[in-house]
Amino acid sequence: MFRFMIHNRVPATMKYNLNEVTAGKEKTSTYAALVKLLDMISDEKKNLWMALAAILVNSTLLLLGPLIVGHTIDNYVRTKQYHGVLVYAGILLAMYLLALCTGYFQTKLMGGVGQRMLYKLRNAVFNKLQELPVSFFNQNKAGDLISRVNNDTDKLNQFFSQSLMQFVGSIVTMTGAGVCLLVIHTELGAAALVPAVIILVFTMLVSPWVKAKNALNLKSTGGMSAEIQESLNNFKVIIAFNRRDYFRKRFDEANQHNYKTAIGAGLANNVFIPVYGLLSSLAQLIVLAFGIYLISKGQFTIGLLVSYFSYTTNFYNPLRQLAALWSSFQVAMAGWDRISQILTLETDLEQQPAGLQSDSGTVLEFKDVHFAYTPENEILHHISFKLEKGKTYALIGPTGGGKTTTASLIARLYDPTQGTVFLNGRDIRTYTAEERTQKIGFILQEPFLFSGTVRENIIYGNAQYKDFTNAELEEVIRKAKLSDLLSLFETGLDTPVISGSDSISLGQKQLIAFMRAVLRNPDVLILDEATANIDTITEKLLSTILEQLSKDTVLVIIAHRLNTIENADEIFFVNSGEVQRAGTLQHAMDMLLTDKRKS
Ligand SMILES: Nc1ncnc2c1ncn2[C@@H]1O[C@H](COP(=O)(O)OP(=O)(O)OP(=O)(O)O)[C@@H](O)[C@H]1O
Repeated sequence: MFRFMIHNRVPATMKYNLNEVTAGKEKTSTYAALVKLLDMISDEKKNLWMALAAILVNSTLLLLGPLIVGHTIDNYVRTKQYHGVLVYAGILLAMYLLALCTGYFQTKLMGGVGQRMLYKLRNAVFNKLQELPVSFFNQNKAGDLISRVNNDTDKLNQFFSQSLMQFVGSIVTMTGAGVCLLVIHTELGAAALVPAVIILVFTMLVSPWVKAKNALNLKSTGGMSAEIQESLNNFKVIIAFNRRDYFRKRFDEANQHNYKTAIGAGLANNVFIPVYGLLSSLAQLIVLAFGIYLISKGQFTIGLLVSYFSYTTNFYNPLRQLAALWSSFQVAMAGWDRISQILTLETDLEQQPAGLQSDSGTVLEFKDVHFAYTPENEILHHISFKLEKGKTYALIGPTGGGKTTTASLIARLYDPTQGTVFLNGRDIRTYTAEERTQKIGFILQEPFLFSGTVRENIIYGNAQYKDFTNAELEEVIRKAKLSDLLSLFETGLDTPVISGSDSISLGQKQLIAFMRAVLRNPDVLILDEATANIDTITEKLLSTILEQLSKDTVLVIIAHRLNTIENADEIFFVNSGEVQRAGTLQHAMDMLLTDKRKS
């Protein structure tokens, strides 16, 4: 009997492929991206304001310079009052020294802001990765993700620590110089600013192309990193099959693609500099010609023209600098797009506030469950079964039949596309991740261990023992009847483990994963081929330990070797997306044989 409560179905085959997301999704506007980014550094407001104040002082000092020079020429140089010239030269020197100090101050401040932002961004991306479900990692390559965490975040740091304030400073200086140009002589100012309008239009037209070129380059850097990661992970297979050439070729292709996209991005990033240079020279020519004409008409002084020339330089030099900064901004924005793709993803395995309930009284139940990794290929159809307290179940069946998939649904590594999995009568989706992992132990075919010691790997997932001394932990292990397993490790709890290496055998890794899972005293313990790499004597030891497990624990054993499931209370035959009761071991063997003959 099922009572309907609130049924929030989330799409089980959510799109997590970051490279596909990019293709389908509209690009974020630069403004929207910038607002989101500034939001990330909102707690740096004080530093940003101080840096901005320093920039304003700096730009004001730079803008006062030409006025003072013009004033000195017209009032002291032309009248040969050299005392006045010296005084103003001293004032100018003091101003430029002050500008140097404010410049240094803001660089230091922004360097700190950039590094803190990098730190926060990397944390945010990494934390997000921790929240995402297994499907996300199925659909993305680790190398590409590493590149996003390391490389793309650094592009943003470079922009923030090196370019942002130069960017603001350039805009402030430019605006001030532009105002001075127009105030001193409106027509001459307007003429001097015509090339700037052309630059603006050019920049607006070309920027999306520059950003796209940079995005392509970052993507191919991610692809190259994925390639390196894949061959490093599989180096033994590569050497064993002598496929070095194959991987060398694949890497060479990825490297070449990266080289080409880097050239494309470099060209795109440099397109602004010559155009800005040309147009700023044009502006100077206009000022010179028009200015001399005005002097000849008696409407302008030489001193004013010198000041005017300086202001034109003060307007166009920062503009030229902006060309380079604008490219670095486009790189940062392309990096930010790739980072925010991760940050905006949501897990489809969230805890549901309420769900269906079952009063079948079983520990675990599948009720008409369907599952598909991809929408076009359903792996499990109409699966219903119940697992009762204290019993041992075996899942057998041909390779690719769906055993691991069924076990993954029991542990809620995925949600069914249809139907419901119940744990102790409650929709499994209503448990928190902590509650669920406490109740369900899963020993994978290739267990995950991280670098450290046996002790550290056992405590991982058993945090209640983290402050125990070795002697206390050994006592806990003894009570759980696991001492015989621990004694198989030469230096016991202190035996070193190196993740991804062969410092200990696969069988030993499975033993550690086994101790880790059993110590949690789970309601359901799944062993996916967990004894495949263990010798027969240790396997006997394991089965004795399994017999001594808490009377309430449900054991789900996935095995190819039928002798490992002799003592199962019930055997399920999993094939072609169906889970059938196989009855006796003999019947299960017959089903396997018939299936083999058919195929
Ligand atoms: N992450 C995945 N993405 C897409 N398809 C998958 C994924 N994992 C498994 N499959 C597919 O699901 C089907 C069932 O695989 P599953 O691993 O559950 O079989 P199995 O019975 O455990 O096989 P084995 O005995 O070889 O471990 C297979 O066709 C497999 O290709």
